[in-house]
Amino acid sequence: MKTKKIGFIGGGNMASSLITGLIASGHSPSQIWVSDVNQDALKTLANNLNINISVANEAVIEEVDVVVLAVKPQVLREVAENCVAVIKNKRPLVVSIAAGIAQESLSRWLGTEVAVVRCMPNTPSLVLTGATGLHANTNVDEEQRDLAENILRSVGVALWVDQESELDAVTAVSGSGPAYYFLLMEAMEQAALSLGMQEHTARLLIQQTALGAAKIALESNESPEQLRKRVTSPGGTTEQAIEAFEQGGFRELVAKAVLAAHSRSIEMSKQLGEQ
Ligand SMILES: NC(=O)C1=CN([C@@H]2O[C@H](COP(=O)(O)OP(=O)(O)OC[C@H]3O[C@@H](n4cnc5c(N)ncnc54)[C@H](OP(=O)(O)O)[C@@H]3O)[C@@H](O)[C@H]2O)C=CC1
Ligand SMILES: O=C(O)[C@@H]1CCC=N1
Repeated sequence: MKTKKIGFIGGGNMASSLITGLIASGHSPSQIWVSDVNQDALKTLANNLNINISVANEAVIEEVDVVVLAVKPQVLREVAENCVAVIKNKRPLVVSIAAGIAQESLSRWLGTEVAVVRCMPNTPSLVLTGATGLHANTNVDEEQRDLAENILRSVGVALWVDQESELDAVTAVSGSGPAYYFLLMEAMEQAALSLGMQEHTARLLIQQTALGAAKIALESNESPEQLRKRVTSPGGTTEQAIEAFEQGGFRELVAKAVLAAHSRSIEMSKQLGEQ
């Protein structure tokens, strides 16, 4: 995998997270290309990461074995259609990370014979703790499947889903998920400040607590419910906080939020696919 040349079309938040993670996991920067309309963003990527850059998407595709489509979903059709000729000629594996863009739309824009892996990564790929769901179309062979999986596994965990529709749920749970935890961190920090805690103290305690909770959940055989109960001493402080969360409709609110992200992913597939 480390000898394969990987090109990113779009060098924004998610692409730079993946590229930084790939390099940290041992992928050579000389094997990575990125194109973007934003020349300043490209220069920053080249200066920081020593990768190859171009303002021409087609020029990047000419160079590589795998093309990662990493532009916003709203511009993907235009980008794809402008690259059809070079993709048909070069036949790279195409990996789309765009939320809410269906395999069917990608095939319509790029040609039905193109091998496409659709996946949903997340920004913790930057620090090699990403979580990605993948789905391959029927043109993808075993070697290409392994290649896509290895790329995403080098920056975290990567799991195949059987049905493409499951990617809408992956998007709502782990794709958008880091933002939910950051929101909880923001809210906890505000609460800590209102108790008179110094900002830097609050931030570090909250960050380390999130890391500790995630680590113990990953390393333990116990469920989140069991782990929660281990913190909750009868008649103690946690019990009061949990009761306040439950009375405030925390579970229903989380369900509503995840459902809203899921619905938006489905809605985007319809809206952007019908353009
Ligand atoms: N951010 C996240 O957490 C996640 C994002 N994704 C998906 O990743 C994709 C990228 O998201 P994100 O990185 O957040 O978005 P960004 O806007 O940060 O990055 C997209 C980049 O593409 C550039 N761009 C726009 N038009 C073109 C073009 N025609 N050719 C080449 N580059 C172009 C943009 O430039 P400019 O800004 O000047 O328009 C921008 O630099 C999306 O499809 C999103 O659904 C998936 C999982 C998680
Ligand atoms: O918000 C979004 O649409 C993208 C997809 C998942 C995370 N960010």
